[in-house]
Amino acid sequence: CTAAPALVDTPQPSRTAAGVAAAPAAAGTRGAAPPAGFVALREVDPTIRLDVRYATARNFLGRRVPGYVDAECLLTGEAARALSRAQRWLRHRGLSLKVYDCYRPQRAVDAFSAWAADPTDERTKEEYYPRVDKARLIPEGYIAERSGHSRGSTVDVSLVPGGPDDRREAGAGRPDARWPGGGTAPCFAHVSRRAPDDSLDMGTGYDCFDELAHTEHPAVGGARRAARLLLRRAMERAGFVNLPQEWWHYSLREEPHPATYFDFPVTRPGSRSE
Ligand SMILES: C[C@@H](N)C(=O)N[C@H](C)C(=O)O
Ligand SMILES: [Zn+2]
Repeated sequence: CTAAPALVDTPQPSRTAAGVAAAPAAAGTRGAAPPAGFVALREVDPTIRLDVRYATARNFLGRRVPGYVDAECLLTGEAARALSRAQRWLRHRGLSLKVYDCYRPQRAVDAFSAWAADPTDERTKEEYYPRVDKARLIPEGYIAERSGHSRGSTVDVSLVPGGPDDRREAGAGRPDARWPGGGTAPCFAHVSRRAPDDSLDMGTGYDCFDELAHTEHPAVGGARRAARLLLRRAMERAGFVNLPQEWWHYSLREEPHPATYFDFPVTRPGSRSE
């Protein structure tokens, strides 16, 4: 594998041929390959479902996010194998993991920060953050300016039905097929009113920036709480830690790149022009 552009915690400014300080290494190109050790999740475990929202317009930006060329899940090998362990445990219980996001390029994180700082764009407020001031999304921990996702060992994940006899392959579910487009019911509305998602009802939709998305929020009880806690149990026993503000966000405890923020694009293996 070729070396890919990465941001390290203490980046040194690079020098151009003319000796002028350039921006810290970051801007990957469509052809840039992931660094050694990164894998496509579908190649490690094809039974885990993919629903990579940032490669589509179905997300809180309301458009495809920079850096997502394909709807793929790229991860460090360590994180992918840990996820596969969680998947094995869940499949014996008639369930399956579905990932919404995996490795996230730094340029995508930067696009989130720029969006959060722009008070003129409130197109998705009604659905994704009806009760939180947009300027509070970063301070309240719903969106990070330096995200664990860019280190390659963090995932946004949910549960869908699917035991060991379920032969669907990764990506075989077509969650967008039932998406009417432009639904604006709040992400914490009853599941029958929310934008459709084939995952178990977790009490809110994915990327619902609201306190009801906090994993242990006391107002979320019954089957919804049980589903969140089952997901957490599966992920913790496989080595992941949950972010308390978001029932879907998990980072590998022993991650291989704890201080490196990568910026290569998300592309399907084989589609890169190396
Ligand atoms: C934006 C959301 N999916 C998420 O991942 N939030 C955490 C805090 C992050 O940006 O790392
Ligand atoms: Zn996340």
